[in-house]
Amino acid sequence: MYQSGQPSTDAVTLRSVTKFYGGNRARVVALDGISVSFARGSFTAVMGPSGSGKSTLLHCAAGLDQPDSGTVVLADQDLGRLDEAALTRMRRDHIGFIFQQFNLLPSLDVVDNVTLPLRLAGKRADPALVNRIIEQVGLGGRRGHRPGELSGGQQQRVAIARALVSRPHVTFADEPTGALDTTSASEILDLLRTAVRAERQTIVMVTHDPVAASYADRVLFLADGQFAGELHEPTVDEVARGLTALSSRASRLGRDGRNTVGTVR
Ligand SMILES: Nc1ncnc2c1ncn2[C@@H]1O[C@H](COP(=O)(O)OP(=O)(O)OP(=O)(O)O)[C@@H](O)[C@H]1O
Repeated sequence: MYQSGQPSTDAVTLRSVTKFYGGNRARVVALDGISVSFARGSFTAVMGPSGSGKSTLLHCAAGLDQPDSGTVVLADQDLGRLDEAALTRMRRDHIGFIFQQFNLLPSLDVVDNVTLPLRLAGKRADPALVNRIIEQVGLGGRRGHRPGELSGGQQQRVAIARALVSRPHVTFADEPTGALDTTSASEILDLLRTAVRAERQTIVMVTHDPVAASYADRVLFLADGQFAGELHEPTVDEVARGLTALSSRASRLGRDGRNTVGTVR
């Protein structure tokens, strides 16, 4: 147990987190001593050039991957101190996941896909809550449909309902709109924003898309595995400019250079 006294106002905190891949001769520094917090009830987009460490950050923050040094505190627990069984329980009970490819079980209908994590945790799904969440994501008339009978946007709605039904401490979304058309994507982003504003959910979303990022309260930029600036309540243009600045520095400096720029404006 992480000894913090009062419960933290942050849902997740990374302190000096470092993650390497490969051996000595081909060592890649995916995260380079990054320290960042995600406040409860906030919607954060994580952006940066390809290879900047976004997915690695998400995986370390969600306990899917172990940092080589530093700490990750989630739900007031230091993930590095949990054994594999406790980590599995933490992911199952306190963390929601939304992936680009939905990751639904094709043989289960909407209700069974949504309630699967609760049932795996040995908990009874509250039918009123399940119904409310399925209505909220706009699938009230599709409860008995299987994923193959739903559009991509509808499948992602099922995945959102599945993530939110256990009232997670934090939900991590990895390119949640990457496989969707523009209209479906904006509906999904509206749903995520509503979950944060109306239900005080906490969402951390990796995206390459400045439009998607503009739905967030805060955009966090990474470059070379380091914090490279942030924007609050950003417009699409501000996000696009920040991303372009980082990407052009990255290509100017080349693979071996650093491209950390401080605050992106
Ligand atoms: N399993 C792995 N083995 C070796 N190197 C890895 C592994 N996973 C990631 N890396 C390297 O770590 C760095 C960060 O990767 P990561 O996937 O976190 O970046 P990203 O910002 O999410 O990239 P993208 O936007 O292209 O998905 C990259 O240089 C990548 O090649």
